[in-house]
Formats: sequence, structure tokens, C-alpha cells
Amino acid sequence: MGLTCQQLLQKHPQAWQEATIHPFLQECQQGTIQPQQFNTWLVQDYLFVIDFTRFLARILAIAPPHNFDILLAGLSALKDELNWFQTKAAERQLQLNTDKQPTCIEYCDYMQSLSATPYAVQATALWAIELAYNQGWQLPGAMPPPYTEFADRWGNPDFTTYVDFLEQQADAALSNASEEVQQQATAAFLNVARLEKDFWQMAYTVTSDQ
Ligand SMILES: Cc1ncc(C[n+]2csc(CCO)c2C)c(N)n1
Repeated sequence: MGLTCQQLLQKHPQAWQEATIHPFLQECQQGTIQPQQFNTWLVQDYLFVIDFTRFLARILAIAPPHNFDILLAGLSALKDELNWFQTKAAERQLQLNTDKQPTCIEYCDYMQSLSATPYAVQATALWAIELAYNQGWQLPGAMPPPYTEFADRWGNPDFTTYVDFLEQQADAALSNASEEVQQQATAAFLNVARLEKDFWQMAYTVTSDQ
């Protein structure tokens, strides 16, 4: 019996809710988030996306060629994404040349460690990481400025379509995976969910000098 991404969501609703529903996002939607907390998240997410770019490049290196279209689209979108983070940070006068916080380090180390796992596991993790932002920024509903463009960037229908393609690719890789690989994919999904929750929380626990 194969494993699918939808089964992971159905079997672990609590873990996934905690990854995608957080006071940070609700306060963005209400316009009540403290700028210092938002800025902490923004800088750390930029540092995360740099490592995510390397993670995606390593996935491309082991992907079957028929998955290249989607993965290359994702990689080339990251060029704009990183530039956009730099623009947002400059607008807020934030220093991007900053140390990673422990949660950001843990998440980046985790993505690095996934390179030792089979493609099906990495494709599942990639889908979960992107879905977390797609749903997280979509679920609260329309956000007021200056958060509108953040919510639109990751909640928009084109990004949802991209995440759907990632799901299809992960499902295809999982469909002929052994029991052991399916267990690894489940563990990856749960790790991503936990790290996403911790990443939102990081904005509150860290006293930022931003
Ligand atoms: C902690 C954290 N988790 C997931 C994402 C999602 N994400 C990673 S790269 C990227 C750009 C398009 O592929 C997006 C949306 C994030 N940014 N930060």
C-alpha cells in the first residue's frame, strides 16, 4: 500500500494545524503584530530561504527528469524571492547579515540532513514546507497593509497550483516506496510540521536587536 500526501494530512491533523495556524499569522491578519516580532521573522525567513534554495538544488540533482519542469520553476522563482526579501528588509532598515536563531539553525540543519534520504522522502518534505506557507498565509483571510503582499505572495492561486504539482510528484515517488521509506517520509512530514510551528514561535521568544 502506497502512502500519499493527503493521507499524511489526514493522519496528523493536530501537527499540521499547529504548523499552519499560529498567533503570528492571526496577528498579521488583525494588523496587531509587533513590528519587532514581524522583523525577527522576516530576517530569519530570508536566512532560511537561502538554505532552502540549496535544499531544492540538491533535490533537483536526484530527481527524475520528468520532474525537472516544476523543480526548475521553483528554483528560478527563488531568485525573485531572495531579491524581494532584500527589498523588504531595506524598507524596514533591517540588517540581513545576522546570525541565525537556534530554531532557524535547526530547520536548516534538518534540510541538510535530508540529503541522505531517498528522493521520495525529500519530495515529501519539499511539498510539506511549501504547503505550510501556502496554507498558513491563506487560512486567516485577507490581511491589511503592510502584510497584504506577504499573504498574497504565498497564498495566491498560482502558488497553490505549484504546491499541487509538488504533491503529485511526491505521491508518484511514494507510490512505489518501501515500508521503510514510507516511514521516513512520515517522519519528515512530522518534523517539518514541528519546525514550522517553532519558526512562527521564534518571533516571540527571541529578543531581537532588529
Ligand atoms: C520557515 C519557512 N517555511 C516555509 C517557507 C516556504 N517557502 C520556502 S522558499 C519559498 C519561496 C517559493 O518557493 C517559500 C514560499 C518559508 N519561506 N519559510
